[in-house]
Amino acid sequence: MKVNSMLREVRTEDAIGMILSHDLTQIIPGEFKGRLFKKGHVIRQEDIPALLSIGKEHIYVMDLQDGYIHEDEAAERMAHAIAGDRVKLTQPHEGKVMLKSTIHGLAKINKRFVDEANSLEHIVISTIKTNSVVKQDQSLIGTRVIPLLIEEAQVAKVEHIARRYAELGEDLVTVKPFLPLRVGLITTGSEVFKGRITDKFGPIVKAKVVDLGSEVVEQIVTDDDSDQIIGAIRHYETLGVDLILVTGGMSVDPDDRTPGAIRKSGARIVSYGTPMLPGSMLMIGYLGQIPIMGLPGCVMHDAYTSFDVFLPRICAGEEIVRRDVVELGYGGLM
Ligand SMILES: Nc1nc2c(c(=O)[nH]1)N[C@H]1C(S)=C(S)[C@@H](COP(=O)(O)OP(=O)(O)OC[C@H]3O[C@@H](n4cnc5c(N)ncnc54)[C@H](O)[C@@H]3O)O[C@H]1N2
Ligand code: MOO
Repeated sequence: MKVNSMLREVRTEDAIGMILSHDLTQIIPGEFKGRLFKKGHVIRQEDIPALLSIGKEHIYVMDLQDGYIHEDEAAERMAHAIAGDRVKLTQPHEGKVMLKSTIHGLAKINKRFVDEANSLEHIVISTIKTNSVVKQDQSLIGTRVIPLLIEEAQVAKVEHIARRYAELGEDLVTVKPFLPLRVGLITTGSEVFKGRITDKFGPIVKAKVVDLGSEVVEQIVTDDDSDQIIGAIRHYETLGVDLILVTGGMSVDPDDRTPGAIRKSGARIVSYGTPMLPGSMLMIGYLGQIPIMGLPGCVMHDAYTSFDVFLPRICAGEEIVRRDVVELGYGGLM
């Protein structure tokens, strides 16, 4: 194999200036076990005693033939070519470089680019899914190549593809910060309005909003009454909130007034019904520029619903379109 032919055994004393072909481990019982020298390290005069002390009188070195680069360099070059705003790189470790988020935000990962790069032989670009909510320091992508030494041209191909996307103005991996939205909350339901039960929906929605760096500025509780719900929507419109959330009354009972009220308020409906379970009865629309969502009962009950898909995107300033809703069906059964 080509790669092996570039590995060569040499006497340690003769290895000065040569490249170590793999990590070398030192073990001092009870004290230390770990990497003494890193693969790719260029051996210096002062390293010789340490190498001899771990029993290495001979070592494998790599002859980097013209046109070949080490896996660490390959991983780093690909990571540099990919990384966008609010993304940082780790040092290579075992031939792998990680791209991590520098903030809490919404990960944007270009699937078309990732698919194109991964169809090249020996290239590994492994990512989380786009539109995931990430914490600061959370990993977004790992880059690696399969052989220890790889043709430089192969890595250049990845860089070339990355440049092509950049020229089209497409990001490859970025993290969008969340905007501090002012949210108006409307809680519908005769059972809450008339005090028969205490509101459990409000606190759950508020916590989700706060988690994304926004706040619920006001909560209005209404009966199952279209005019009351529309009145509350108007109030928030006048107040100029950034997002209106209406809970309950989203399904098929005669008292389920929320979808009708959102429509009557004049909102442009993007979708009523979302092909995701749970969260199928969600409504999403826009009242002028203000996003408005009708949240079904399951949002109170299930940890992850269609609301948890769209809320982070809205908090990151994205507009939700019909296609976003349609695409939720495939893989949307939780
Ligand atoms: N025949 C059908 N039945 C149901 C359908 C359907 O399509 N056909 N959809 C189901 C889905 S999906 C959901 S989700 C639920 C509930 O949807 P709603 O938004 O209409 O929920 P409500 O009827 O208003 O309430 C359900 C349940 O939750 C309690 N609730 C509501 N708000 C609060 C609150 N603020 N605090 C505490 N508890 C609250 C309410 O009292 C009810 O017990 O419908 C399925 N059924
Ligand atoms: O809106 Mo319902 O969740 O599909 O439970």
